[in-house]
Amino acid sequence: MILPPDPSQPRRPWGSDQARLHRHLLRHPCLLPAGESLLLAVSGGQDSMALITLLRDLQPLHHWRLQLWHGDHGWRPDAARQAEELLQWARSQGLALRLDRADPVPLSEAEARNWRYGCLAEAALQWPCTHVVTGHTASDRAETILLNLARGSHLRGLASLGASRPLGPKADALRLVRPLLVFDRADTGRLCRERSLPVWEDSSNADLRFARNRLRAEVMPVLEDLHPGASRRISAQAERLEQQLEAETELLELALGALEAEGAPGRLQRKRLASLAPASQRRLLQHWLHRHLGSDPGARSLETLVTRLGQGGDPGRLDLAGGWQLHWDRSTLWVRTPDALHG
Ligand SMILES: Nc1ncnc2c1ncn2[C@@H]1O[C@H](COP(=O)(O)OP(=O)(O)OP(=O)(O)O)[C@@H](O)[C@H]1O
Repeated sequence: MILPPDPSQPRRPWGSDQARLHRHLLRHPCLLPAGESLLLAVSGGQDSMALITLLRDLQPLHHWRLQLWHGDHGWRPDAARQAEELLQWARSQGLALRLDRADPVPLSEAEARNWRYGCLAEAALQWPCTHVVTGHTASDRAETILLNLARGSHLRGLASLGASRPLGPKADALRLVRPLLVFDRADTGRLCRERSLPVWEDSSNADLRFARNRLRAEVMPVLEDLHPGASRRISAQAERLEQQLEAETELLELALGALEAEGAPGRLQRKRLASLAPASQRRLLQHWLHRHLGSDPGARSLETLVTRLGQGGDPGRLDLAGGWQLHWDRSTLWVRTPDALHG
């Protein structure tokens, strides 16, 4: 149900964009719960300017407290001036903005991202607040998926850039939320124009040496032209995949429980496992070993393992990464820790 704006609150524009975001938040009440303090990460680009605007429009209905954060990477000569202009604009809107400057200047995109999320986690702790919010849109998510697909990423990589994830060491204390995944870049650009919002362009976005920029400039327009709404559909597909992977994890846990050897906790029944389809065996063993090793055992180890387990009832052993070992006899299989081997 979409509630009309509350007449007792200051009037804010109410159009199809506000209705879409409001509906999305009602459908997913854990994303940005009413009354929470939200820290908005704003680069000054069109997505983050649309984010500020939409959340302010919906604020009277959700009663959030909003604070802005901007990180100046010091990458461009005009970055400090842009940060100062953004600060002035926020003040003119009655919004509090915290500005952090990177020192030393990050040397890569990955370093910059780590620095940003580190600062955001610290600022969230000090304010304090429970949700950090970014302006990622369906276009960002679709680009990430296509890049990961082209690089040969695992299924998990295709479900990346989800609507919400823990941020920082305490999983339940702070969440990073991306509420604008129901919009694409054309939507945020239109909203900025309609509302005459200032937008601070990042000149490096035009540099076609970066894979993402090239995909954004040369591939996405073709897909959107062929199938209008392509970015949003690709992003929605990733959302469904993420949910399927979550469901699969629960089912794997149930199946592993059923495969556990009686009277020998931590061991799996060899015959029962080997009676399953090879693809099911590989997936179950991957999940089980990941639980022990804390990392993926690798496709080749799994392939070898399934082949050897299916060959008669001979006992055997497979050496895994980090000194771990998998052992099996006629009836069960079990993992030996590196400590047990040296002890
Ligand atoms: N320097 C920064 N300071 C604060 N937040 C940032 C900064 N850079 C990125 N972000 C946050 O991360 C989100 C994604 O950033 P990214 O640069 O990948 O996308 P973008 O499409 O350029 O977004 P925008 O149009 O808002 O700049 C932004 O919407 C913003 O919420």
